[in-house]
Amino acid sequence: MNRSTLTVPPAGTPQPEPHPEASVGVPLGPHYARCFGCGPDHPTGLHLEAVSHDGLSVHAEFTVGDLHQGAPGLAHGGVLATAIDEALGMVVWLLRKPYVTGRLETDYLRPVPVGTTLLITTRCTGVVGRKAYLEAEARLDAPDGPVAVRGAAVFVEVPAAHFERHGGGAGGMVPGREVNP
Ligand SMILES: CCCCCCCCCC(=O)SCCNC(=O)CCNC(=O)[C@H](O)C(C)(C)COP(=O)(O)OP(=O)(O)OC[C@H]1O[C@@H](n2cnc3c(N)ncnc32)[C@H](O)[C@@H]1OP(=O)(O)O
Repeated sequence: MNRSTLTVPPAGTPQPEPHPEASVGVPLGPHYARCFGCGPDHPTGLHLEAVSHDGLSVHAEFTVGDLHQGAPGLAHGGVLATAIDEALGMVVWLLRKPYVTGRLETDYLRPVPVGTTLLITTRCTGVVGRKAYLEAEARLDAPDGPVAVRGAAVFVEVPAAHFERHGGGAGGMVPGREVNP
């Protein structure tokens, strides 16, 4: 993958410890029912479903439908980036602090046809101050299927007031707050 130095944790950054209240081994569920990435009530959203087995990584699935096309029969690259962004957001959600995407990098390696189920694995590679460093990989149709997209990101921790100030409500974006208000 072509990585900028911005999404690589500084040398010597230790692996973070999983939060004791991280959801492990159970479906993570949506953080907000109308979220474009994970919300079951979003009519044209991606409806990502995910689980974590270790509190620091997430396995998410997204089936590409007709509404997600760019070129005929193929997923739009921005939709794929959204799926990656959402699955990365699920990792920082496990850390039980409010974060937003600061920088998201994507490499598109293969076309993704409509009907494909993308298996997206995301993980945290380090936390330094307010910054969480994250990586993603999306494979076609099987855990050992060909890699279609790789991603890397920096998420930045924000105060709860960020969502109230800019969006009119914290909603499900703040761990510990009511989910799906
Ligand atoms: C279960 C599911 C959970 C949730 C799923 C969520 C869905 C996916 C997540 C999203 O899509 S969130 C929506 C998209 N993102 C945004 O709307 C963020 C918009 N940007 C901002 O609000 C601000 O620019 C931001 C909070 C990111 C940073 O502003 P601040 O003024 O708070 O931070 P500041 O500039 O002081 O930087 C703090 C640190 O972050 C670093 N930083 C900030 N922006 C960066 C950037 N873009 N790239 C890399 N690093 C960045 C910055 O260098 C600095 O590092 P140091 O501490 O080492 O000095």
